[in-house]
Amino acid sequence: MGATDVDPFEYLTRPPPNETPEERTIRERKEVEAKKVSDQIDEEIRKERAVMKKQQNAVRVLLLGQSESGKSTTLKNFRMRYAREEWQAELASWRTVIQLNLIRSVLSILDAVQSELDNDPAEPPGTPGADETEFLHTPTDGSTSPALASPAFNHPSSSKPGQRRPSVSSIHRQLQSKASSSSLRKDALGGKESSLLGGQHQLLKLRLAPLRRVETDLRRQLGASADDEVVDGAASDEYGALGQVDAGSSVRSTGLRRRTTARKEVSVRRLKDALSGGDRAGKSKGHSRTNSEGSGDDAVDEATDVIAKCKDDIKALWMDEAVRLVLKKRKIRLEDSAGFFLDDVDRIAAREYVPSDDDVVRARLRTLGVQEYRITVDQPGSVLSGLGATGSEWLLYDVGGSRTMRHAWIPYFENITAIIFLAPVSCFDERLLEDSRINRLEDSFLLWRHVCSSKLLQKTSLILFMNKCDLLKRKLKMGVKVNKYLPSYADRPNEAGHVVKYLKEKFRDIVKANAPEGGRVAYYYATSVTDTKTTYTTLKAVKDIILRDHLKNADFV
Ligand SMILES: Nc1nc2c(ncn2[C@@H]2O[C@H](COP(=O)(O)OP(=O)(O)OP(=O)(O)O)[C@@H](O)[C@H]2O)c(=O)[nH]1
Ligand SMILES: [Mg+2]
Repeated sequence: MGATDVDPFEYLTRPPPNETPEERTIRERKEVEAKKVSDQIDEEIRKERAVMKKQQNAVRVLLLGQSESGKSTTLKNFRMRYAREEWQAELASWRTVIQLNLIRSVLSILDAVQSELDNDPAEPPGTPGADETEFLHTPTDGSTSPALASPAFNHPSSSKPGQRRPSVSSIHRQLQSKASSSSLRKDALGGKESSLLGGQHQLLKLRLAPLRRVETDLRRQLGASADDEVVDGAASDEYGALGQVDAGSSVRSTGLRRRTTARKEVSVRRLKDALSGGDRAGKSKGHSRTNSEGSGDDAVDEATDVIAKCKDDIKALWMDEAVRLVLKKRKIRLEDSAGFFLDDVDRIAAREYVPSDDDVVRARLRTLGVQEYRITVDQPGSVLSGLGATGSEWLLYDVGGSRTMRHAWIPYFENITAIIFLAPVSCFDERLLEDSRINRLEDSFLLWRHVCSSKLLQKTSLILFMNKCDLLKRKLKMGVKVNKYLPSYADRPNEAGHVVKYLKEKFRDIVKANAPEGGRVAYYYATSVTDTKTTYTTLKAVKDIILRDHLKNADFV
C-alpha cells in the first residue's frame, strides 16, 4: 500500500510500534481522558448553538413609556408569574428597597413639618426646567404638535385644595388635641403665620432623625446612583399625585413655579447587583444587634433595628391630624406617590419583615438604562403550545423612561417582537418631572406617535396599557375635572370609564394616522398593574397575542 493510500486520521492515531503493555495502558487512559474533554467541548458547543438558536427564535418584548408609567411594575408581574423560582429567590432582597421607600415618605413628611415649623411659604420659588437633549422631540413652548392627532392641553393657573378629609388616628389623638387647641387657627389652610404644629412635633422630628442616617446607609447598600437628582413625583396642577404640587401652575413662560423640596428617587445601574447588595435578610452585619422584641436569637441589621424602634413614632407622625393638615396645605399627597408604604408600617417596620409579592410589585426603584430579563412562558394548556418550539423563550427589556434616557431605547427597536407601551391615564393634570412645561399625558401621546411611526417597528406588535386606572378613578372621585386640562373632552361625563374610552380613541387615531400600508392593529388594555390579580388575566391575553403574531411572522401559522 502506497503512502497516498493511508487514511491520514488512522495514520495519526495509530498506536506507536513496539508499544509495551504499560505504555499501552497509559496511552489508552490518556485517550479516554482526552475523549472526555472533547465530549465536554462538543456538549458546550451544542448548548451554545441551542441557546443561540433559541435566542434567534426568542420573543423580544420591549417595555416603553415615560418615567413612572409602570414599565418595571409590568415586568415584575411577568416575572412573578413566569419566572417564579427566580422571583421567589429575590423576594427577601427587596426588603431594603421597601424600607427605603418607607423612609423616604417619612422624611418627606418631616421636611414638610420642618418647613411648617420654620413658617416657610407653601409655594417656594421654582427652578427652571432642565435643558435636555431629547431623543424624541417634544414642543417646548407648551404647544402641541399640529401633526399630532392628540388633543391640546390646558395648564390651569389656579387650583383648589383637595376635598378629601384626612382620617384621624386614635393612636395619636392626645398629641393632636394639644396641637389643635394651641395652634389650629381658622386660616389653617392658607394663613401665612398660622402654626399648626407644636412641641410634640419637634419631639417626633428629633426621635425620627436617625432615619436620615439609615436612608444614607440603605442607599449605599443598594449602590444607589449618585447622579440621581430626580425629585419625588411629577408636578400636578391640582393634587400632588406623586407628592408635590405646583399650586400656581401654568407653563413656564407664564410664571411656572415648581416645588423643589421633594426627596431624591432611588435608582440603580443594575437591579440584580443592587438586590444582592441589599440582601441583608437573616445576615448579621458589623452593626448587628440582638432582636429585643422578637425571639431574641435573630440577629437584626442596624437599619432594620432603627426602623423597628421608630415604628410607633412613624405611625404617630402619619396619623397626626395636624400633620395631615400641613400635608394638605402644602398639597402633598403621599398616598398616591410611588413606593407608598405608610399604611403598612406595622408589617414593614417589624424586625422579621419579609416582603410579599404585592409589596415587591408596589416597590419603587427607578430604572436606569436598559435591563434585560429572561422568562419562559410556555404554559401547559396554552392555546398556542404545541405550535412550535419557538416562542417559549422570552427576553423582556425594561428601560428608563425619563427623557434623558430615551436615546438608549433606539438600539432595541431592531428585531423586537412586541412593544408594551405604558401610558398612565391618571396623569392628565400632571407635568413631567424632568420638564415641567410638558403635560404627562401629552408626552405619552407624543411618545406613542413616535413608536407608531418608527420604520423599525412596522412589523412589531403594539400593545398599549392605559395604566393607573385606579388612580384615575380616585382622582376623578376627588373632583378633578378632565376638561379643565383637556378642553376637547368637553362635557363628556367626568367618569373613569368615559375618560378611558375617550383616550383610547385618541391613541387609536394616532395608530391609524401613522399606520404602514395595509393598516395596523394595536391592542388596548385599561390596566392598574399594581393589581396583580387582574394584571395576570391581562398578561395571559397579551402573551397569546404576542405569541400568535410571533409565530405568524415566523410562518408557523
Ligand atoms: N396605583 C398605581 N400605582 C402604579 C400603577 N402602575 C405603577 N404604579 C406605581 O408607580 C410607580 C412607578 O412605577 P414603575 O413601574 O417603577 O415606573 P417605570 O415606568 O418603570 O418608571 P422608570 O423606571 O422611571 O422609567 C411605582 O411605585 C408603582 O408601584 C398602577 O396602575 N396603579
Ligand atoms: Mg422602571
